Amino acid sequence: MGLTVLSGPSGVGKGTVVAAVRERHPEVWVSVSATTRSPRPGETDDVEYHFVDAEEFARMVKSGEFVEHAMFAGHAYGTPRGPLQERLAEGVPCLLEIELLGARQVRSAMPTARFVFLAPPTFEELVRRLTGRGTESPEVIARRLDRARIELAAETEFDHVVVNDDVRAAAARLVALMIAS
Ligand SMILES: Nc1nc2c(ncn2[C@@H]2O[C@H](COP(=O)(O)OP(=O)(O)O)[C@@H](O)[C@H]2O)c(=O)[nH]1
Ligand SMILES: Nc1ncnc2c1ncn2[C@@H]1O[C@H](COP(=O)(O)OP(=O)(O)O)[C@@H](O)[C@H]1O
Repeated sequence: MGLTVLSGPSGVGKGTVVAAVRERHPEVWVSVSATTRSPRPGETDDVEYHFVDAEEFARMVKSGEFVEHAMFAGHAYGTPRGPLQERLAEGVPCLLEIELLGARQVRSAMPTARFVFLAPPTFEELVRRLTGRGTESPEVIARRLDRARIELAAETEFDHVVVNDDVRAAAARLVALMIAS
């Protein structure tokens, strides 16, 4: 099954769909990224993310600890190399949930991975989800929607597009793509 990369605009439901995949398929390993953004209420260090400061992140970049890394809405995000390589070597199906610039870096470094874009049913629904989540200020939501327009325009770079209309259906389609090929 190898490596699957899931991308899509902020608020489309990547986290929700990945959680639904894990619930039904505990054999899928989901990478834990490092980020310089602060934890949201309910997020735990080393569970959703490794929360690090900018100095630590820069040190990790310098020592080559990331498969890929990128800035998103003012914060740095990166995929730690070691755990991913170990799981792939063991034959465990691996999933990365990352933004567009990181996905492009993985495409160059690991061209045999499969790349899936999670799309909203409509742009209006994306705005509703991002606003409805209630975790970001209006300024941060505006930055994420600017970025969303860029990400949506890059949909055709991906091997597959899954529309997140219904969470369970989208999770099932993602798993089907992970199993195929
Ligand atoms: N390039 C890259 N992007 C990441 C990584 N981890 C998370 N992201 C992406 O960074 C963006 C912002 O993530 P986050 O702040 O958690 O917001 P959310 O996705 O809207 O919940 C999302 O598009 C994530 O998919 C990573 O390790 N590398
Ligand atoms: N299929 C769906 N239908 C309706 N709401 C959804 C769906 N998928 C996710 N959501 C909601 O949209 C919001 C953003 O989802 P989230 O998983 O945090 O997105 P992302 O990780 O892509 O930023 C959350 O409030 C979530 O409950």
